[in-house]
Amino acid sequence: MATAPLERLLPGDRIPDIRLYAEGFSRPLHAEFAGAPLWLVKPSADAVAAALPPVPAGVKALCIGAQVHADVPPGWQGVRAEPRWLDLWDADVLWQADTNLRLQTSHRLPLSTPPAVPATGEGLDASALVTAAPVLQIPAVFERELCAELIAHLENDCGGGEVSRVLVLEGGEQKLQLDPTIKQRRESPLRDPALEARMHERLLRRALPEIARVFQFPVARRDAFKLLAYPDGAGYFRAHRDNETPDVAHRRFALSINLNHGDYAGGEFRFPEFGPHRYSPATGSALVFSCSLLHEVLPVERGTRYAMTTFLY
Ligand SMILES: O=C(O)CCC(=O)C(=O)O
Ligand SMILES: [Fe+2]
Repeated sequence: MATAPLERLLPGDRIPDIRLYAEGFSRPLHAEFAGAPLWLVKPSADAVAAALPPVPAGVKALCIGAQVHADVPPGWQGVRAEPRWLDLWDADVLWQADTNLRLQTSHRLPLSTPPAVPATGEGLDASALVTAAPVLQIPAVFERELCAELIAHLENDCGGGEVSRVLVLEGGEQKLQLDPTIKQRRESPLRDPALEARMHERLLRRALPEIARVFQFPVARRDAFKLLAYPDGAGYFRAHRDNETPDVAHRRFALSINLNHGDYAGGEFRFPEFGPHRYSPATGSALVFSCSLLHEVLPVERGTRYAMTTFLY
């Protein structure tokens, strides 16, 4: 089904994605600004940009234009974008969008008092809000004994794994680099084919039928299994999507299994586009979600979180 042309945005519409630019900055709107309430203004003049209202804590605020408005109050970020997208917005209006970048309300500038920050989905539906993320939890995909064997395998046979790296594009070339602003953890592929075959069999009989039923998606392949360790003080994965770079664009669903729930504190999943809920499945249970969803693993504060992950397509 083709997407309807968006001549004007209405409350409930998700803001179409666009690349935003500023000095030393070039990022897609959806990659950079989802997951927090968004305020957006297209000022008709620099004077309007300079007099924008204060930005409440936790809100991201974009001042858009054909040129970057450099003189903006603290909290506002001046960016430029392509004209066709800029044409969607009336000038001198404060647009408010929720954490999933759905438009909620607008206020004409100047304002005598700054507006409140509506909750995710507020103003779009009068009924009680359900803000849980569209994730699937499948209990007991791995038995507890298998989980314990996987932890021992990572620590004993895989040397504890390697410090996780992230792929970056540098001058058109892809490189793996350490980047503690994005993630910190240890990880390893499996080094025991028999163990891997048991894991694969558990997915086939317990996870894939449920994924086919709930998401109507017939999984044909998966990436290699990865064992993960998030130690306290040095274990987290900041908000990201799993299919953003060309090398991982084929991924459809992420599957993660906690191996030692209860032995650590923190380390929960969050899906900030959908609200503040935290997800921490029991040992052996799987969490399955679309790779297009923004998600993060919160810092581990005590103990070590062990997990197994793969991507399905
Ligand atoms: O820690 C996990 O279970 C998976 C973390 C994650 O989001 C990823 O590896 O892409
Ligand atoms: Fe991820």
